[in-house]
Amino acid sequence: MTQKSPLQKTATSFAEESADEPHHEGGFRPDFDIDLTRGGPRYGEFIEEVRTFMDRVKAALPSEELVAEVIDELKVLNAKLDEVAIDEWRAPSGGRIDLPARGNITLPPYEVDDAGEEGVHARLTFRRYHLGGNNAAHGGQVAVAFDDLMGMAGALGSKGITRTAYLTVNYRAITPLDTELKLRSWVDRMEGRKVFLRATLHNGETLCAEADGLFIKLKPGQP
Ligand SMILES: CCCCCCCCCC(=O)SCCNC(=O)CCNC(=O)[C@H](O)C(C)(C)COP(=O)(O)OP(=O)(O)OC[C@H]1O[C@@H](n2cnc3c(N)ncnc32)[C@H](O)[C@@H]1OP(=O)(O)O
Repeated sequence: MTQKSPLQKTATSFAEESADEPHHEGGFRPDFDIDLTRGGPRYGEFIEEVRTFMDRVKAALPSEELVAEVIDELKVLNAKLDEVAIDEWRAPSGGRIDLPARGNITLPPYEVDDAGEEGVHARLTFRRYHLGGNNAAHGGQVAVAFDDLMGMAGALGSKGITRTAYLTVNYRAITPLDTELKLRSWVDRMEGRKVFLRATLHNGETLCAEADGLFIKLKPGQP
C-alpha cells in the first residue's frame, strides 16, 4: 500500500514521537509496527464476503436441504480457518487499518475519512445483518460503532490507549439500513487520565443518535 490512510498517518507520527518510550504491553497494545500485508491483498474482500454471508443468513428462508448443505460447506471452511488460527495480536482482524473497521467483522464497517487529535470523521452504512426491526439498525450496533470510534478518538486525542468506563447513547431518530451515515467523535475535555468524549451519528441533517462517554487512559501494563 503506497497511500496512507488518515489513521495510519497519525499512528506513524505517534510512532516517531514515542520511539524512545518503553513498549506498552497493556490495553489494546499500541504496537505501531503496522503491517498491512497480513492476510494478503484480498483480505478485505474476504471480510466483505463474510459480511455478505451474514446479510444473506439474516435475510434467508432456507429449505432444510439448503441448511444442511450450508452446514457441510461451513464445516469445511471452519476446519481450514482453524488450521491458521493465531493470537489476537498477530491476526489481521482489527489491525488492517486500511480496511473498513480495521477488517474486524464484529464491528459495523465504518470507513475513516479523517482522524487526528481533533477527532475522527467516518462514513458508515448499516446493512441487513445489523437489522433491529422494521428496516432500522439495532441500537446495540449503533453503540458498538460509537464505542469503537470514540475509543479511536480517545486514543488519538490523548496520545494513549483508553478503555471505556461508561458510554451513554441517546437514540434521537430511526437509524436506517442501506444508507450512508456520518459518524463523528471528538474529545470534549480531559482531566488527568479521564478522557470525556462525544459522538454523533447523522443521516443527512437528521441526528440519529449521539453519545457521551468517559474513557480512561490506561497506565503502562494495564489490561
Ligand atoms: C486505535 C485503536 C482504537 C481501538 C478502539 C477500541 C475501543 C473499544 C473500547 C472498549 O470497548 S474497552 C472495553 C470496555 N471497557 C472495559 O472493559 C473497562 C473495564 N473497566 C476497567 O478496566 C477499569 O474500571 C477502568 C480502566 C475503566 C478504570 O480503572 P482504573 O483503575 O484505571 O481507574 P480508576 O478506577 O482509578 O478511575 C480513574 C478515574 O476515573 C473515574 N472513573 C472510573 N470509572 C468511572 C465510571 N464508570 N464513571 C465515572 N467515573 C469513573 C474514577 O472515579 C477516577 O476518577 P478520579 O481520578 O477523579 O478519582
